[in-house]
Amino acid sequence: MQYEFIEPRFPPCSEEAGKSPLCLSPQVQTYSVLNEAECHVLAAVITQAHETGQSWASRTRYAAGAQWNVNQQFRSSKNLPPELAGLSLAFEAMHTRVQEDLSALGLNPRRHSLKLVERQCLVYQKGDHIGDHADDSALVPAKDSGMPQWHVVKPERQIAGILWLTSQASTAERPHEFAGGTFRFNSLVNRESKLPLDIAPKAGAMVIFPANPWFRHEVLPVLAGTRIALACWWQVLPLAEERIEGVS
Ligand SMILES: O=C(O)CCC(=O)C(=O)O
Ligand SMILES: [Fe+2]
Repeated sequence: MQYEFIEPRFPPCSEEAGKSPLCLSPQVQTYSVLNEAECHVLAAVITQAHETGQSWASRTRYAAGAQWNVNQQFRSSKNLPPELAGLSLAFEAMHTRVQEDLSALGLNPRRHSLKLVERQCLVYQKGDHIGDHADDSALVPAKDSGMPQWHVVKPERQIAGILWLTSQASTAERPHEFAGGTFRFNSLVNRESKLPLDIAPKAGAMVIFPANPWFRHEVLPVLAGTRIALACWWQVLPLAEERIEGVS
C-alpha cells in the first residue's frame, strides 16, 4: 500500500528543520526479530516483575500544552527496568537488526554508525495508552504567535525501534494476547483512503522509524490483556574520515 505524509499537525521550528541525515520517506520497515517461544519467556519475566511491584508509571515530557490527551491523561503505560533477566538478548537483537538495514533509513553504513542511547521496557494493561507524540520533540508555543511548534528536546534520539513481545488479537482470550493497543502513525496516511498507518503489534515483530515529528505516533487504549513493548533509541554518528577512506 502507498502512503504519504501529512503535516505533523504543527510545523517543526525552522532552525531545526533539515539538519537530520535521515531519509524522510513515507514508509516504515517492520522486521521479525524474535520467535514466539523467545517472546513467551521474556513476557513471563516482565509480567512477573510487574506483578511483584517492580514497575513505575511512565514519565512523559509530551503533555505540556498538548490538546489531545486521551482520558485527560497523556500516557498511562508502566515502565520496568530494562536490565531484567534475559532482556539484554532482545535489546541486542534490536541493535543488530537496525544496523543491518541502515540504508532503509537513508544512511550509508560506510559513513554512519549508530549509538544506542536509551532502552525502555513498557507494559500496558486495560485502558493504558500513549497520546500522539514525537519521540525526539515536544510542542512548545512559538514566541511571536503562541502557536505550538515542535522543538527537539531529545536530540540524541534520532532513530526509534519498538519490539513487541505480545500480540494484538480481536479478543485477548489466550495468554500473550491483547485487544486494542494499535500503534498508529498519525502523519503517514494511505494515499487513497487518507487513513493513518496502523500497525497491529505482533510478538517478535520490530518497527524502525525516524524519531522526528513526521513519524509522530500514538498507542490506542488497550481493551484487554497485557501489551508488552521494548523500545530503543539510537543516535546517528558520522564515521571518522580515516575509517571511511580505509573502506574500499
Ligand atoms: O508501546 C509502543 O508500541 C510504543 C511506545 C512509544 O511510542 C514510546 O515509548 O515513545
Ligand atoms: Fe513513541
